Amino acid sequence: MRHDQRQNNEIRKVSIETDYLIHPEGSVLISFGQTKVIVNATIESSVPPFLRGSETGWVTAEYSMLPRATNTRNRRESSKGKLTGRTMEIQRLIGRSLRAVVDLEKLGERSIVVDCDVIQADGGTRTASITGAFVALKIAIDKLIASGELTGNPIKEHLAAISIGVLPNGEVVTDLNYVEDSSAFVDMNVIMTESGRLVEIQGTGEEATFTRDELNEMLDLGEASIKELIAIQKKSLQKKSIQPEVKKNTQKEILIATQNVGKAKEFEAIFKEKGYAIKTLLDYPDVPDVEETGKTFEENARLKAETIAEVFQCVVLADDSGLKVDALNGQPGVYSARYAGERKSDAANNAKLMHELYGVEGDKRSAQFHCTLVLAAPNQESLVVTGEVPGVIGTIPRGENGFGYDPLFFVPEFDKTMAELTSEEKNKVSHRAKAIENLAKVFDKWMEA
Ligand SMILES: O=c1nc[nH]c2c1ncn2[C@H]1C[C@H](O)[C@@H](COP(=O)(O)OP(=O)(O)OP(=O)(O)O)O1
Ligand SMILES: [Mg+2]
Repeated sequence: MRHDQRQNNEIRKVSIETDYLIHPEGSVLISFGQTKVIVNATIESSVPPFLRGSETGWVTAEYSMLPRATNTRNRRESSKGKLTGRTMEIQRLIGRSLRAVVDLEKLGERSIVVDCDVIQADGGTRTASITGAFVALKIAIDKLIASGELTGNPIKEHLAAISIGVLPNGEVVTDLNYVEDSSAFVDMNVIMTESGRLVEIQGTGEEATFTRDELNEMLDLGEASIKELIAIQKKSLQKKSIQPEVKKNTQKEILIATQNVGKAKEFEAIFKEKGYAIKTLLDYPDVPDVEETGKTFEENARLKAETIAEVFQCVVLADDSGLKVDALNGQPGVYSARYAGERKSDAANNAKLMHELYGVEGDKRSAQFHCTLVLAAPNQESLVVTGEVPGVIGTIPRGENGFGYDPLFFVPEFDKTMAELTSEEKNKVSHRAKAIENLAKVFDKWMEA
């Protein structure tokens, strides 16, 4: 156990706040425990003399520490009139690290200057700077892409850095804070890309030496920590991609955690009537699929809503729905989407349903479409509502509208299948419409809570 109760392989709490300052093209505040660095990326239209006319860009970095970033005040380098060797070495390391993952030709003839200013130092300031610098750089470059100034993406892959050390007791540990760093026998900085390629390793013994085995152990630990850091970088960038819209209009826009095109269209139409715009996961293709491991509609809807609310740090609605057939004891139920196998095909699911109901006749083919909606937000108890619509399973598919089991779901009230109804008709009577009506009754109160 380490003096701050961490495991040997446990990094400190790392947070990355994007858009920290308003002026720079890319700005983040990154914290590794008590180490805090403000990183700002600036886009400039010129390049250093040796690149002029080459149609190649440049990425460079500057590093500095505020006087009271440390325990006792250290004089500003500006008042000393020159940079220390340590500062020079660190800022060149940051620049080299960033250039390792940027295609400078794709960047075009422009420079990006990344300023890393340590406001509080508790060990690992250069590795925190590099990890934050990548995010600030990516935000700046994403702006160039969004504005059409860049057509290709010059960023080749993610990059992060971590410090690893050997403590006096012989333990190999990750992410040393200042106390550990000052007593460590070996101190190593590892800078690595997402694909596991090394950019730089700085490893030194201090009044001590280390073995090849210890070196390998340090690199393994470094690689694992860097994977965690890259996941945190990605999360901070994802949050960023939705926040502006959600913040702009909290009351009037809602994110729905679905990748189903049919559902997305229905939600869009129904919410439009109520004056809301929607976004779905189809707008965020980089967000990984949430595995539906639950045994009930509610469990799965919760999983989808709560996971995505955590990722985006905003209000999220999720739908888990399906077909419950009485003659099949409520099957396929929560397994409706993968009834005919993991490949998820509406046609295969419908074929399997017809096969399973072969020989079952008339009223015995009764069924319900079920929808459970879960509304979730960070640090708030989720809201759960449901809606159902009764019907009868047909013997041949009919109709072109809708999705999923609609062509086989006969709605007695209309004497048509769901797929024969217009979308306006379906959106008045469907299980989803009913669940949304139930949601509307409790929505405002929950939003204010
Ligand atoms: O109005 C509907 N009309 C016809 N079929 C329907 C309907 N509503 C749900 N269903 C069926 C389709 C799918 O096979 C399953 C939902 O599974 P479910 O996991 O909730 O959705 P999904 O995986 O397609 O998308 P996602 O989880 O990203 O929301 O039930
Ligand atoms: Mg699903």
